[in-house]
Parts: sequence; C-alpha cells; structure tokens
Amino acid sequence: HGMRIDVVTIFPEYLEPLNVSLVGKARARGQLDVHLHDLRSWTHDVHRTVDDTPYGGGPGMVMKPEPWGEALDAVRAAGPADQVPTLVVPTPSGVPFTQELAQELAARPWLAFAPARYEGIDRRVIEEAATRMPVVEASIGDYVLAGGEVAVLVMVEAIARLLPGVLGNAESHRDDSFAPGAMADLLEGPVYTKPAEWRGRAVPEVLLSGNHGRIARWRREQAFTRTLANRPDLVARWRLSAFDKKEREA
Ligand SMILES: N#Cc1c(-c2ccc3ccn(Cc4ccccn4)c3c2)n[nH]c1N
Repeated sequence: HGMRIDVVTIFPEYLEPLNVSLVGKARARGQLDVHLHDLRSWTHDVHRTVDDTPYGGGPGMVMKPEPWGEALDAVRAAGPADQVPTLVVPTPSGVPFTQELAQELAARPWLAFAPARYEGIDRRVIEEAATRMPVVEASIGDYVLAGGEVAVLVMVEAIARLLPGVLGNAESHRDDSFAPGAMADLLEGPVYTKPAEWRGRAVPEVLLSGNHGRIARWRREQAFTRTLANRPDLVARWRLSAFDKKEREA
C-alpha cells in the first residue's frame, strides 16, 4: 500500500496543486493517500481564532496550541491504528531539507505536515507531539517565506517522486545531481533536443557523434564546469566521493 500524507493548514486551498500532475497521478494510482485538513475545524469560538499575541512581546502573532493539539490528535485517530505518523514541521529554523532527508522520509509509511503561518506554532505543540511521534523540523532554504504551505508542496514533490513507480520511465531520478552515486554531487550539464539547428545555434557536435564514451566524458566535463561556476561547495564533496570511489575500485 502507498504512503499516507496528512496536511493541517489554515489555507487548504494552497495545497490544491497536490491534486494535479505527478502527485495527482500517484494519488490516482493509490501510491499516495493525501488528506488535507483545515486547522480551523478544531477551533471552538465564533471567530475561529488560531493565533494570539506572543508571550514576552515582539512583532506578529503566534499560533495557539489548542487547535493544533486537537488537530494532531484527530489526524492520528484517523490514520492506521497500529502506526504513528512522522510529524514534519516546515520552519526557517529547521534542519536543511535535502535529497537525503527526502529519501529518508520517502521510506516512511505515514507523514503528517504542519505548515504554520504568522511567527510559527506555540513551542509546546512540538514538544508534546515529540513525546508521541517522530518530529522533523526542516527548512527548504535560506530565504524567508510567509508560511509553511509552499514548503510542504516542495517537500511532498521531492518525496513523492522517490516513491517506487511514481516516476514514469520518462523522468528518471537514477542520476539526480543530489542523489548519491556516480555523477552524484555534481550539477546537471546542458541538455539539447531537436532541431539540430535553432535560430542559428547548432547542438554541440559531440552529442550527434554517436560516440557514447566521448559523449559521457563531455557531459562529465560540462557538469564539472557548471558546478565549479555555480556551486563550488559541491566540488569539494564531489572530489572526496570520487576519491573514495577510486579507493573502492582499486
Ligand atoms: N520551511 C521553511 C521556510 C520558512 C517558513 C516555514 C514555515 C513558516 C511559518 C511561519 N513562517 C513565517 C516566519 C517568518 C520568519 C520567522 C518565522 N516564521 C514560516 C516560514 N521560511 N523560509 C523557509 N525556508
């Protein structure tokens, strides 16, 4: 059976993209079972309040603990009785969301995402949840968003494409830049398709040569040059893994 994903948010419509394309197809094939929940379902006041002023003062508002506590209780109760979900909390102060973390999360049967808004969720919600389920606080990058919903879209897409059978044979993640392996750690080189000439620009002739050894070498060089230019930090990691690889083959 596929993976179950629950998302609790005050903007369920923000997660509608999960119903289309790659993730939509995976759901249709039963590889992914996505349940969206409106956090306000667990408010009990006429204004359906989910936020309040921060203790200790400071700008903005903090998300109240009560609705989140009841929402996470309900998510757990609605899922498989013999399992606990891994709670994934997008936050600027989380661990980096990397391909490695995506692969780890893709191996789990049930994920519950808690995208917040305002300045975040009352800390006691995370602390209390962590006594009953694994909790991962992760950040998708070094920039500031207004909330966690778009981070959930990023994480779910990165995770869903790793699930067996989800990626059609048209897209392959075998040699992803960030996936461990041969061309691991390097950025992708340039890609080309027909026509062979377009607006006076020809495709590099090596790619038309049919010489697969030469093509592979050219692609490695292109990947290296591009990585050196755009991500010199990855070159160091690549050198290490290339060295280890030679060691293993020696
Ligand atoms: N993942 C991730 C994120 C986020 C993120 C995630 C969730 C929330 C919930 C509220 N805010 C606004 C906010 C701004 C500033 C300080 C605290 N909170 C979020 C921002 N920003 N950047 C990333 N890579």
